[in-house]
Amino acid sequence: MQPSRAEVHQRIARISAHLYPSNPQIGEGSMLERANCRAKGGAPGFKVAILGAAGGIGQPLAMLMKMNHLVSVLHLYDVVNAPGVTADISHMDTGAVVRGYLGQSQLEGALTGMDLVIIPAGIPRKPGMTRDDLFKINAGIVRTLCEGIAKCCPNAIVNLISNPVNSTVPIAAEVFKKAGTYDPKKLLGVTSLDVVRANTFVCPLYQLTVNYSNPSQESRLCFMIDFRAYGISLDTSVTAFAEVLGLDPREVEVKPPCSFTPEETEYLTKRIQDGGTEVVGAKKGAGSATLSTAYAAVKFADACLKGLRGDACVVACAFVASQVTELPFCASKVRLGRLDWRRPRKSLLRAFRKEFPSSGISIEFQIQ
Ligand SMILES: NC(=O)c1ccc[n+]([C@@H]2O[C@H](COP(=O)([O-])OP(=O)(O)OC[C@H]3O[C@@H](n4cnc5c(N)ncnc54)[C@H](O)[C@@H]3O)[C@@H](O)[C@H]2O)c1
Ligand SMILES: O=C(O)C[C@H](O)C(=O)O
Repeated sequence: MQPSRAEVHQRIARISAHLYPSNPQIGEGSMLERANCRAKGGAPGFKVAILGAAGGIGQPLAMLMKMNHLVSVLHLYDVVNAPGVTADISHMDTGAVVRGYLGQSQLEGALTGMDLVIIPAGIPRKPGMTRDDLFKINAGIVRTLCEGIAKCCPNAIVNLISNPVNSTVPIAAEVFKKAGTYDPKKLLGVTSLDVVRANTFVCPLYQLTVNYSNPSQESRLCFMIDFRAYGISLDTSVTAFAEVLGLDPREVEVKPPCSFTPEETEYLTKRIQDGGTEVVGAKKGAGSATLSTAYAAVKFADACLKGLRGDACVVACAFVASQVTELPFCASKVRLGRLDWRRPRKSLLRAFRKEFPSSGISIEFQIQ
């Protein structure tokens, strides 16, 4: 005789309780969800929400986050098609439990209890548009979503992708200030696409290879460059490639060390500054960079989760409240996580302090 559904649930719960006696990160959700997650080998991890998950960036981002072993619960929110994307992604045989949320009335459910919220919601550019042209619509979207974050997960780390990043981040900050939940160390504009582009365009000049195969793995070559350092718009973007080229010996494996001719500098500066427009033009009205953005955003989100986990000295670029310029916000290197090692290696610590004395704000996440 076939066991009833309730009996199946009970059996799964019994087996799962036996195999995994405690798993606090997966404390919510139905017994079946928890059991499913554990049966698939799900480890304790973080709860991540993607707002705008059905979009061009949102979908590949959701797929890649589902593959991230640091994620135990993945909430996918959008005003359209969230259930479809959720059903699709939930069939991937990786650990994270996926839940979908559709429309404003479900925003609260999507956000409650989240550790990290990634926001790619908003309209993208079409040919002939600047990022500033997106401001009016995207500012409103970001404002509403951040009001939800302030209410439902005020301690979450926020990774803001929606353009123009140099305006949406200050808007988010104002929303959080108004709600009394603003923590500048937890609000990060995502600029990692520039780093990814820099890696890609620099490599051929030096016959270098980058490990592209796994987005959660660090690239062997990782230039800490940020071309939104002076604002995201082209005319205010960084003017000299070499000036902002910081080489971290632990992340860059370049022998002999890089140096650029003036022609190479000009080529690289322009290529990276114009990278977004190159893709917008090639897509002929069908949007802006989505796949490379998702890849870059996942690398950054992964760095944030590692910081939350307590890893030491995770360094990335982001657009943040600035402590290193007179501007209120600016892109710079940020340290995500602890500075010290659990078992401190003094020479490494000294080298790290020397390398990053004032190169960026130090974001040391509070581990709750
Ligand atoms: N920071 C970066 O490096 C970077 C790179 C590329 C694109 N972007 C920006 O990211 C944004 C998204 O780009 P895309 O190509 O994914 O656009 P898209 O139009 O394909 O997707 C946007 C998604 O947001 C959703 N959305 C709209 N309003 C919403 C709301 N109120 N709540 C939740 N979801 C909402 C839409 O339904 C859609 O699914 C754009 O603003 C784009 O300029 C940033
Ligand atoms: O260029 C855009 O509009 C999207 C993004 O900022 C990019 O650099 O690709």
